[in-house]
Amino acid sequence: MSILQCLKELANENQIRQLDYQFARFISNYESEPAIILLACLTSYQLGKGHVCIDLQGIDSNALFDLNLTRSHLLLTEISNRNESWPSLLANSAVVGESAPLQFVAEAGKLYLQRYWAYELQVAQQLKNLAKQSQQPDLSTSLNRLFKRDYGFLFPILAKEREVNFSAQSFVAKYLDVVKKGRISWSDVEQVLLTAKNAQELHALDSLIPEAYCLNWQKLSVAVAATRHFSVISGGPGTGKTTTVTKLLALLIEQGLLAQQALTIKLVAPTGKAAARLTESIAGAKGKLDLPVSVADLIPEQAGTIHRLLGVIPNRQAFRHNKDNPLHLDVLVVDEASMVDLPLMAKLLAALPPHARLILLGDKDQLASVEAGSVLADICAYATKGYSTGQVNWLSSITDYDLNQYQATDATAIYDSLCLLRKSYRFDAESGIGCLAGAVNRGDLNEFDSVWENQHDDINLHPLSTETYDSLITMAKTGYQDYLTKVVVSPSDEDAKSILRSFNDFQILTAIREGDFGVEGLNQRIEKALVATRKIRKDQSEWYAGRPIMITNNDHGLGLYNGDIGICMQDEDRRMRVYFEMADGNVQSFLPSRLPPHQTVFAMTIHKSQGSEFRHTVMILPNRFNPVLTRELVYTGITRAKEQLDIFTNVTVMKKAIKLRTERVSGLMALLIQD
Ligand SMILES: Nc1ncnc2c1ncn2[C@@H]1O[C@H](COP(=O)(O)OP(=O)(O)OP(=O)(O)O)[C@@H](O)[C@H]1O
Repeated sequence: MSILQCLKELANENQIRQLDYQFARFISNYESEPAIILLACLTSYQLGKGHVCIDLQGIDSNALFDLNLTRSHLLLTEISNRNESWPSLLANSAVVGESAPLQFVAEAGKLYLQRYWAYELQVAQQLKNLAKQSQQPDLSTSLNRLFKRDYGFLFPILAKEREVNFSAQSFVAKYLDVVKKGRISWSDVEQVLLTAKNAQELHALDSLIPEAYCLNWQKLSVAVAATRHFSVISGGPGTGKTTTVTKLLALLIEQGLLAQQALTIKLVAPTGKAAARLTESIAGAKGKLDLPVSVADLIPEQAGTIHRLLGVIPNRQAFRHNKDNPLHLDVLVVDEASMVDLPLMAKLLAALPPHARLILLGDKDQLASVEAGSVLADICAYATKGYSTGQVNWLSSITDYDLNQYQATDATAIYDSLCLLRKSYRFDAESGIGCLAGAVNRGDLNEFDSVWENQHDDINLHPLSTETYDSLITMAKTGYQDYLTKVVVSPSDEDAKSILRSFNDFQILTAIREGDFGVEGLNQRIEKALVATRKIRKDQSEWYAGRPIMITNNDHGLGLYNGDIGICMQDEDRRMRVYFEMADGNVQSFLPSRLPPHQTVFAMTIHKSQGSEFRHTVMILPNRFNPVLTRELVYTGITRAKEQLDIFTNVTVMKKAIKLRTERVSGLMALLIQD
């Protein structure tokens, strides 16, 4: 059998995608060497799994295409010269080389599709160039004003916390970011904290705990991002990414006003849902901060999707804005950057005008993008490495912080552009969700066990069995009750928003699609249970009042994007329509027949939940191990929960997942620090 026949057989058995086989077939028109045809197919197959390229050294001959040993070896028998190394086979190939129309590039031991190689090179080049553009102005006055101690905010928290088990040290460590504990007179601090009758009296802490004993990573992030043309602010849930970027924008606007320069600032996210959440959270952060009205008014609140910003051209991969037609903006903030894949990042960077600043926000530990690449994680590989001596000296001079231990001798401009927010303001030390997320993120199974031993109120672990399946369905019925009781005929925009927000209160997440514990099985069971208890009224039609659906394909014309959630309700003419909150915060409804591909969403996959948060999250992991189960998946699922988390799982399976990290093959990390 020829190599192509073997690959066709694999495609027919669904071991590889038809696309992978067709690509190999296409390459065979230009290259007859079976080894190269096999590598072509493998590159396409790995791209489908999110890898930007294949690592030639890392090819496992015992498990090509994840096949078993026998079948994998059988494939290799089709390659006559298999004793030659992959690189030497590639060296003489007619389809390998850097310039188009050649299909592949072999570089640094990796094999790329030419297009992906070009994307990676361009992203690395542009990020390095942007990172190198920096100034070091004296920002100390502005920073001190933006980050002055807010005793008015602190006093009510103190009044509550000092009622039970109060520890002055933990309190100031948390709220005043104290890092040099040894130098503080704790008896005096305790005296102030225990006896203060109002916020004013807390000012005694100014001299007892000077700034030099503290380290506020949010302040440091603003300093870094305000002075560079590229920066990343990464942090877990509730670490203050939105709060920090709002202060950063205030500072940039203030500087712009001083220079009589009006800044055009754009806020974007990869999905409509994430953009809507950014719109909401920026407005919330602005409301909480004490900013001059002249500055606050200039901070935009409307976020949009990256696709809309770039300008989609129907039926084309290219966007309206590109290198030759750059975007009209001075500052671009991209939220949920972990969801941005390599091709989209390349197109966004290409369309950025040369003078613009780019600020990426996101959680580097979350699942990588659905499509190829792990751009944010690759950049953030350097986030804990430290800063250059110049950067440390300058940051210390404007913040008073002692940053000597954060000095890295090999630091490049990329290191100096990264900021990691390390403290969650949403979850305190007693919160189970925060502790569990931390244990999973560190892959520490002992810590994972002790989180459960500590019996936190906000997390519950349920075994996965037929009996617990029923309690899961009951939990869903109760969880979805609230929004269902609000469903009305002809909802006003406010009604629709309130119903959509109530729907966001509770969500079932699962790791897989098929089977009883997959999205499809769960959706059917929950729908049935809601019909049986008359929470929904459903006839033969799949459309009923209260049906929640999720869009699964972008429709730029309608402004609906993969991941957007809508609720079906009757309009004034008793026709079913599906109501959505759009990226700009407005409500729009559509006839079901007009919608792009969608599915019922009483349960959704953890992948689809990225960019969303729910008050009460229920996460289900399957009974048997499955390759989709990784640390990033479990961490992403856990961190969707804001207040309550129930996990249905087999603990052995969950622990195995926590030990498995997603490693996407790419060359970006190395390119970012190359001169
Ligand atoms: N320095 C701080 N001191 C006290 N509270 C803070 C601080 N920074 C942020 N918060 C509060 O913590 C909460 C989370 O902040 P924010 O929304 O900025 O975080 P985030 O990282 O953007 O969250 P998400 O995980 O939702 O993306 C908000 O209620 C915010 O007001």
